[in-house]
Amino acid sequence: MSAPRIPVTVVTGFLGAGKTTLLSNLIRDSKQRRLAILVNEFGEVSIDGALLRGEDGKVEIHDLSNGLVAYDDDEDFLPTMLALWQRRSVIDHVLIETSGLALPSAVMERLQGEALAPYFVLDATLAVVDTPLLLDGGFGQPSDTEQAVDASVAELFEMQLANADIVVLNKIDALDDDALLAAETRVRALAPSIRFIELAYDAKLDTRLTLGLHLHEPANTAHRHYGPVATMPGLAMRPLANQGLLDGHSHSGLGAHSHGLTTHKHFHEQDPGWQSFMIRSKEAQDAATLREAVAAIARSEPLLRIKGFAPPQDGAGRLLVQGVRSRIELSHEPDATPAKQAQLVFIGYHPSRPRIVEQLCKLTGTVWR
Ligand SMILES: Nc1nc2c(ncn2[C@@H]2O[C@H](COP(=O)(O)OP(=O)(O)OP(=O)(O)O)[C@@H](O)[C@H]2O)c(=O)[nH]1
Repeated sequence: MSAPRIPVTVVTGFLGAGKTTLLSNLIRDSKQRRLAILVNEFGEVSIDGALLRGEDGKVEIHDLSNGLVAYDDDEDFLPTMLALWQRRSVIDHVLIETSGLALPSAVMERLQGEALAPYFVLDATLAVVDTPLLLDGGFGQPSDTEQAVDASVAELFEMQLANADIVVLNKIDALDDDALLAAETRVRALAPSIRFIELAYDAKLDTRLTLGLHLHEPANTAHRHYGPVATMPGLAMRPLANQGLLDGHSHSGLGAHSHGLTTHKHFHEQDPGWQSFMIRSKEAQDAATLREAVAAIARSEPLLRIKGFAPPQDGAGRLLVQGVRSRIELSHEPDATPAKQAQLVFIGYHPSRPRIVEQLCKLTGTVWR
């Protein structure tokens, strides 16, 4: 008898939606599953891989350097997956985090192709949504930036949703039920074929709602998608924890289905305006000064995402910088692997690298290049 195929969950979502945070929490909550995680970032250095690696030694993390995982020119994806299959006796489940600027359809197509289909089976595709941003009027930049960016970002976001089985409403900690219902309505309007909407309080999902769903297996028409929802921490008291409410669509006919895969040859592949670059400094940084500097840059440049590490001037470990649009968070992680140098990744639409370097040098009083 041939060995069972390894289930694969694809986690997609726009830049900064919370994919890595959700995965970190999943790793912590699913200790009984031996996970392999492929992390794909639009940038030359994997910040997310480093963050996930901090979680647990039992999980293996693979950084895929190509920001477009499984796209035509990604030469790493196939060998990485086949190597995982060779070690199938120690892997229960594979998770793939796509970069925020990629579509999951490329991975989904490759998994269904003849090279991988005998060994792997798509379990489900999750699209993680920055819910406050969705409610803010969508995925456009503030009004003073170009309309083209608005349209481009909105299009990518909608295509990520359209390819997903499950939409995860994330960053909902401060939202009331009316806001959640409004978000659900908006998601359903954008992606009417979505099967499930799930809520992630504090970027946490129950593993029973996330892994082992078998959504793409033909035999599973009478699927067992949800566990005992009422016992889930954090969800039981909320009106929307009633999956019947969330799940306005029929559950019947959940056999293998075609996703009607949309083309993934677009967005920054065709639009070189989308850029990602790393800026480094060998000097230790004062936390408050660096935060202010990055916040000022985020206000003045067309950036969607800033993340990275820096050695702290005071204390051990590293400073972690997390910026989504103009919201910048900086935390000191004293117990993390120390940062040898400061490395910040900037992702945006026509951002000026020289201007950002100049600002960083001026505002932090340290040398960046
Ligand atoms: N308030 C709040 N913040 C969150 C939540 N989930 C993630 N964040 C924050 O959002 C920022 C981005 O989170 P990530 O998990 O790195 O997002 P990502 O989707 O992996 O980002 P990219 O891979 O760069 O596209 C971080 O500062 C997180 O701490 C949440 O549920 N609530």
